[in-house]
Amino acid sequence: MMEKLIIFDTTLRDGEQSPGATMTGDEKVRIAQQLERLGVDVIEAGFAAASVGDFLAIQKISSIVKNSTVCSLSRALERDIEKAGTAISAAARGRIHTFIATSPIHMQMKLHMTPEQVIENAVKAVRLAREYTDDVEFSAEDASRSEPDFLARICEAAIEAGATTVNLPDTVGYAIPEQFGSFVRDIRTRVPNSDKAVWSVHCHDDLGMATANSLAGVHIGGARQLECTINGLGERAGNCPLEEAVMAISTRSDYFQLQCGINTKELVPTSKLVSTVTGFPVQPNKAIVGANAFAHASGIHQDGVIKARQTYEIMRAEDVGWAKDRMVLGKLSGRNAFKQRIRELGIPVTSENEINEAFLRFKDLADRKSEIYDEDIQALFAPSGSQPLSNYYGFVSLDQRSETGERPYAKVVMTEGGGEVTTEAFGNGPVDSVFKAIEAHVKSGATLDLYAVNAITGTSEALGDVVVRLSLGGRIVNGVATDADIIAASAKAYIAALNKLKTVSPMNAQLAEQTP
Ligand SMILES: CC(=O)SCCNC(=O)CCNC(=O)[C@H](O)C(C)(C)COP(=O)(O)OP(=O)(O)OC[C@H]1O[C@@H](n2cnc3c(N)ncnc32)[C@H](O)[C@@H]1OP(=O)(O)O
Ligand SMILES: CC(C)C(=O)C(=O)O
Ligand SMILES: [Mg+2]
Repeated sequence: MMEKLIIFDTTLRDGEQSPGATMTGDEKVRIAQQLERLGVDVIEAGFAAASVGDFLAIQKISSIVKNSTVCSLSRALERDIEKAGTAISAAARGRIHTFIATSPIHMQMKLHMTPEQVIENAVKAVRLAREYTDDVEFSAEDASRSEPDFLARICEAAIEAGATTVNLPDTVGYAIPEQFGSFVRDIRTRVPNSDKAVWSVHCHDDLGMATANSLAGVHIGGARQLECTINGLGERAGNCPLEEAVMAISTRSDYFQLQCGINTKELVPTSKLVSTVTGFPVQPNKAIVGANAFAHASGIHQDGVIKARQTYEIMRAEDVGWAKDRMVLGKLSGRNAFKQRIRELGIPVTSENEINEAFLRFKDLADRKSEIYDEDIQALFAPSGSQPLSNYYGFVSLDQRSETGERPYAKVVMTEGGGEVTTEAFGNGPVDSVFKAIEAHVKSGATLDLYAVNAITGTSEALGDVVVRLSLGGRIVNGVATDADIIAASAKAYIAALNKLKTVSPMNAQLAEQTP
């Protein structure tokens, strides 16, 4: 029996620290349910003291998720820990993750604390956290730039105070794999009570070494918890991607001699869900979950794969959740193909009845629309509280004209709450004219923060995947749409973002009531 590696997912906390990846409470709940299906051991659901919205999302996730531990981050401060403890109180298994920086740079220049004060705060924080739960994680922020003697002292004190997991983050992605592995091993060896806690690593990707560093922390350092995020989302350049770490551990189990309880077939669906919710496209050559990760384009490779797949494949596409044969969904599709796509998209369905009802809506839509995209399927399952408003605006058709020397013009026909409106405008470019036409009618007042186009396949007939990020009154939303016509995809993505801005979900309504 191989030793277990605990998978701690922080997509909903560190992942959300990625600029522009803010998620609504409902979106966080949906991702948490998918993470539970994926089989992660710990879901870091947020930072309870950061906002009322984050507090409520952690509370809701705690009450829904049963098979994963639900965790909240907190500074080493009484008020943060109280909020974290309250937010996780309903969880079947709840964890408080408290942290304080231990490097000279952070202690002197950010915290303005002496090392002794930092130890004192860490110990107080862990003790207080233990009053709420027996499962307390202590992180020494910026551990990889900390002085080893001091780091060992604070880890020992945290364990003595009741920490059950001790995490050594490479907060700024400064580490080098072999050095980091030895560093983790060295700290563990120096701490006399090290066997009383699980050791953990949390690596950032600033130098592109987050996965390598995490795996070295595990293999050389002896860490038995690995902190990671879906698609490597996270602060700055991101965190160690869960899918890479998990597949390295399982594909090279001969080397690592470890097992993690991840249902790898859920990796692609989870990646797609996170990408759709955040509007961060996955690059085609991304390991495991990129569209090309299992594609063979060159003759010698294709020949090899036809003769024996293992010539060029070290993993099977279907083992990480790619469909063997990808189906195009339309009005002639049956229930099985529909169900498979639901699974691939990571849509949480609870009963056969729910699928049957959605299938009827799907057939109805397919009668009106020649191609059904993943977003259409996802929209069929939008939470009932948000359903009416999430479809408030709809795209009908577009007339866009651009000619050298002329100002681009767009006429957009769209639906609004059931009725149809036609709106038009000139703009500085084709896409700008479309957005201006939509805004000429909607007058949302939103700011366009990001516009990105990603070609899904490699030809000039490629489907364009467009992401539009809008912000309004502190809310940031992403609209994503796909179409063979990138101008139409842009209009649809803009409208999808407007719908999100308009959506008032039950949780967001509660949030609005509680926000002064
Ligand atoms: C490495 C990481 O990923 S750490 C997690 C980072 N994530 C986030 O910061 C997201 C959520 N954060 C927030 O919403 C806000 O920063 C809050 C609510 C936590 C705090 O907001 P504010 O009270 O306005 O403080 P602000 O963010 O400006 O500054 C942070 C303060 O916390 C202090 N602090 C930072 N880390 C810690 C810690 N671990 N323990 C105790 N105090 C800390 C800083 O020294 C600073 O104190 P000061 O105000 O006395 O100078
Ligand atoms: C809060 C800690 C674990 C963190 O995210 C980091 O140090 O990167
Ligand atoms: Mg981090």
